[in-house]
Amino acid sequence: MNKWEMCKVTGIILAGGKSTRMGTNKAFLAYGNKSFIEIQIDILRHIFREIIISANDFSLYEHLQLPIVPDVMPGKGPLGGICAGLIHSKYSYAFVIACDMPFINKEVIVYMKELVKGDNYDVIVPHTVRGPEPLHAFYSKNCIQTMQRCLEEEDLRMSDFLQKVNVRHVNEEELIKSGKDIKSFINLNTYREYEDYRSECN
Ligand SMILES: Nc1nc2c(ncn2[C@@H]2O[C@H](COP(=O)(O)OP(=O)(O)OP(=O)(O)O)[C@@H](O)[C@H]2O)c(=O)[nH]1
Repeated sequence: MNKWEMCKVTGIILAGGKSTRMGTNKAFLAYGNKSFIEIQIDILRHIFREIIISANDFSLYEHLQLPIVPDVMPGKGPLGGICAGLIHSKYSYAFVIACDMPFINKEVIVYMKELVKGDNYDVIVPHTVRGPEPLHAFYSKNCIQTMQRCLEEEDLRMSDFLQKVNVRHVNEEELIKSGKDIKSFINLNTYREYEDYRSECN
């Protein structure tokens, strides 16, 4: 295992949403004999030394035996969860992933992690045809102040936040060229999307 294989970055799983469109907690949707969040933990464990769950209902996640961090300002959406996760992270960078991304792929994360080494960026975010994927991205603790300001000003859009910090964009083409599976960025919001996903995988 090389020294970056278990580098000093925290993995943050965002699981503090309402899952209104899905109608059931997305973190616990099943694929095979595991839930989405268990699939993610199994992968992140092999990359990061610390994993924390960003959520507000502790009782749902206690059995996973990982630290759970509540939002500093609840009800502000993913930006609030990321900010709280970063504040509690042991390390100066964190990889953030939404709990509704079951196609999580170790190679994609490790590729992006290599870009953290330069230490010049506040955020490292992939870009697909849908635009930036800020819920599958690396964040520096340098972001905390700007995030807090956005939260206080109710400026909660991730795209607005990204314009206020120093961002390294990782284009889809760059990932495809290096043979990475960009399915990693797909998230599932509705039961229909979940059903399609399951039938595709069978
Ligand atoms: N910690 C935290 N995470 C959140 C919050 N809102 C959303 N998330 C997480 O961010 C990711 C994307 O969430 P969304 O799909 O935008 O929102 P959602 O509330 O999960 O789902 P909908 O109610 O259908 O919009 C998911 O992993 C959510 O668990 C929040 O207020 N706090």
